[in-house]
Amino acid sequence: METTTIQERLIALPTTAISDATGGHTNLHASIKPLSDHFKIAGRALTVRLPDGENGAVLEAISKAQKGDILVIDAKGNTNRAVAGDFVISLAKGVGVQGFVVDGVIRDIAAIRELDFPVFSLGTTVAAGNKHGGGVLGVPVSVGGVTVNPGDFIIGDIDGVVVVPQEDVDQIADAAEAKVAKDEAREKEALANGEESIRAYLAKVVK
Ligand SMILES: O=C([O-])CC(=O)C(=O)O
Repeated sequence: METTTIQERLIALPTTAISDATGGHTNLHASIKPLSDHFKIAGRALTVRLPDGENGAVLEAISKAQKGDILVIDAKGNTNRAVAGDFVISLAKGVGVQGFVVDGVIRDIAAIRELDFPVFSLGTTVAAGNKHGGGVLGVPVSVGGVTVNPGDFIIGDIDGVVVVPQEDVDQIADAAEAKVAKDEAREKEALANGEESIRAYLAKVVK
């Protein structure tokens, strides 16, 4: 029998159900948004901490990434200097990086949309990042108000980005799958038969 991997389970789950399962404590701030609505990512974090306005260490992270890794980049919320443009994103895509989650901004948006590479960021800018060095990889980072440790699981979609600490991931996936099943049952009950079933449902839950 084929076994389902944790990555397959997470990618099939909406971030909303994972947020319900985690209690919302590890949801990134809503200002970190996908560049395109259809982006969906689930995988392990390769963390990058950048000095303000720098982006040199992003190339080092790309060179060290395993296939499927998500680069989680702490850019200190800087919105003036891009952590990546279409060239850097092409390199990441070419070596199998799954996506970028950035507490900062990117540039060359039209070309990155064409690459169809999932970027979640604070937005865009025109200016390149400085390349004086000084970034670090594989350390705990703060992104969107949440601490992300190397190897934590990151799940992102149109609703936002959620972090699941690696030691909790099986339990959170179980709870999120149970929540999806519960929501489906509720929807079936309430919406199966138009206004009649809606009123019956409301009569049951409104005290
Ligand atoms: O080189 C940079 O800093 C970002 C950039 O423009 C690219 O990746 O195309």
